[in-house]
Amino acid sequence: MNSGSCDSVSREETHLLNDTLTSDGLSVASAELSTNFLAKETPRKKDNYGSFHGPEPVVSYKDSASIAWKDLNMFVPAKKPTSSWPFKSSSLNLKMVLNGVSGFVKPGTLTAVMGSSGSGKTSLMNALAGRVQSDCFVDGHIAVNGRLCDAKTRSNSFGFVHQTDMFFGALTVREHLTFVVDNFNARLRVGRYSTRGEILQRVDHLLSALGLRKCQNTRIGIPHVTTGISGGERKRLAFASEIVTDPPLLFCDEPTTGLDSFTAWTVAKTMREIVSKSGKTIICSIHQPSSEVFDLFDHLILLSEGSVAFMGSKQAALSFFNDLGYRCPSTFSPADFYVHTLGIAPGRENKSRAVVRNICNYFAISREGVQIDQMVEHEFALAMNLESSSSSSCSSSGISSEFDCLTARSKPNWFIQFFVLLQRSALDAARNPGVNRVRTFQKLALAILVGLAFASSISMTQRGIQNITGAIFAIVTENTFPSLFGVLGSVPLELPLILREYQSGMFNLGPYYAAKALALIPGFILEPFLFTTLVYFIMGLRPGWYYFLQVLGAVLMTANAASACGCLFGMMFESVSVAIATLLPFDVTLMIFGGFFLRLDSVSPFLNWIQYISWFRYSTESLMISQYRNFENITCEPEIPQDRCLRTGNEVLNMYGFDPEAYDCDILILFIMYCFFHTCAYLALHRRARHFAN
Ligand SMILES: Nc1ncnc2c1ncn2[C@@H]1O[C@H](COP(=O)(O)OP(=O)(O)OP(=O)(O)O)[C@@H](O)[C@H]1O
Repeated sequence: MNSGSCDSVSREETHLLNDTLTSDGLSVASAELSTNFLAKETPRKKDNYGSFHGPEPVVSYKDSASIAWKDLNMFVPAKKPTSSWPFKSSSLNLKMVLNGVSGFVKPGTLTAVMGSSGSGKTSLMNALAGRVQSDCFVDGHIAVNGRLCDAKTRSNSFGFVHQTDMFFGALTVREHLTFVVDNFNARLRVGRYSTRGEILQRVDHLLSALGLRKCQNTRIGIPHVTTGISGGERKRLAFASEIVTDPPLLFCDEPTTGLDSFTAWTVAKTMREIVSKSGKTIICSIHQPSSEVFDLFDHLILLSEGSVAFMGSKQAALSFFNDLGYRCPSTFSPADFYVHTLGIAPGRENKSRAVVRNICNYFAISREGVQIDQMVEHEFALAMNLESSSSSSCSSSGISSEFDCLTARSKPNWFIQFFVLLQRSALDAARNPGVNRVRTFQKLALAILVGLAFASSISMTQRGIQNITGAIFAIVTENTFPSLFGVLGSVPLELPLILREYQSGMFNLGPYYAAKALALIPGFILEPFLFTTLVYFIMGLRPGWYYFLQVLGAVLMTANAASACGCLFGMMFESVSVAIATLLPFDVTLMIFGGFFLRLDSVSPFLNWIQYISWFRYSTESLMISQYRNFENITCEPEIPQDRCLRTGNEVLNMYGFDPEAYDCDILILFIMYCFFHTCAYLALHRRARHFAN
């Protein structure tokens, strides 16, 4: 019997466990309850190392997990390849950043990973959490709760608080947490919280538990760009976002870096409380902890040059270094002392490396080192046993019952994910500087200015033809470039957060992209509508609602096709500046082939095809048709030779090489372009996501 799988833990039982969430928002009792509950299924014993094992130890803890890793190597590209398409270069030059490390972390412990900068702390945590970039290679074995566990299951099941926190700055703290809970709910086949009230209650619990209630309605903000919550509150919000899913194991990458000593202590205290109350396992890399912060940790992993220099309890660490002759001076904090001792001093690299090698070698044969090796061997012997007996790895039988369902069996509900993501995208788009009140005001002011500039010169005369064409050019460009660059400027900034969320299994790319594209539409209806309406009537373009609506329809399609093109370039490039540098020549070429500057039927066949991929052409043609099609009696001024006069609108269209009957076709092609750009953008996003993670 595989009592850890979804098959054996019924939904009612899972809900029973979930319902034990305590009022402070953390699953204080659920660890005990789940262990008791599972113990009924499979009798369990504690082994010499304090880990639970039994005759059939495939049952996982719901709220806590042990993790063991063996001979873990990690290689990174020695020279980072140029990652922006199309300049990607391949490099086989690899650098080893983790050097055959092995280790074991017990469930329900708070472990500090320490070492000097570049010692491999983040690399180790990324490798354990299954969040390694696609250009890095990890080799070795990882077992969770005595079962081999693949990277995808680990990344979907474990929480990871990143060194640099990222949020949608336009959302408030409460809105962000509601999104996370909603999203988590959407990922389960049957939501954990069945009513809106339960979801809001969960958010309330988290806000209270992490001391975020006083800033719950404050926008999170973007550091150095917009004001928002403080650094400590951001860190606590990052915790809240991760523990909302009750992960059995949480990785925190330098959560206290950049915080003052008191805030750093409150963050560390929060971790301590999570471990003590809910029995979670937390592995946390940390730089220069104060003595108070250091005291909160149970265990230490010391790294240097990608190797383990020590692993064990804090007390054992002191005597280990003492035995080796490295005595911590009474004026030194032990944490600082370890990092100093294991650091590679500039100018004395060889000597420092010899010291580190010596310490690492000594650790391997020390009592702590041997004990860790035994635990690792034990975990893997167990895992191998299970592998051969029941082909049970944690990807098939789960780290915890709920995560089983999440990662192995449940198909996320596309529409629920879509609606949850749409809410967030819509909120962000509505509050984004790209479509905010300032932008709208700017647009109105510009419309009045452009409208007045053309107001007295629009007429159906020979001279008026040039002015009407100029007005159409102004309308097309003013609805193209802001749409294009507005989106282009925001997508690369948002993408790292999206890719991080995607990598952690929060959602699929399909619902995300559909929600993103849909959320953009209202902004690209409102702005062109305001601009076009004002300009049309101030300029006094062709009278009649029919012609106005034709112009409006064409402008709306143009703005949305341009925004879709902005999405494509934003998804293709990591940096805004590279995206802009690539887009500009592309855009100018399309504009030249738009029909304003060139008679399109006079272009050489070699370049003629460009007009067919230029949305400027379709946009210009449709607007010109709206103004000139079937217009009779264009006035011919006396000073202009009669034989050079254009008498009808169709003659004007003919002069520019436009087809008077092509309006519907132009709109259809603009729509196809909109779909085409979005499809390509979605594929580009997929490619980026593949590059981002294994
Ligand atoms: N994706 C990568 N590409 C190239 N080099 C990498 C990559 N990831 C890590 N490295 C290199 O691996 C080494 C270890 O990096 P890691 O980030 O794990 O160190 P760290 O101990 O967390 O450092 P810090 O405390 O400064 O964050 C460093 O020399 C780093 O430059």
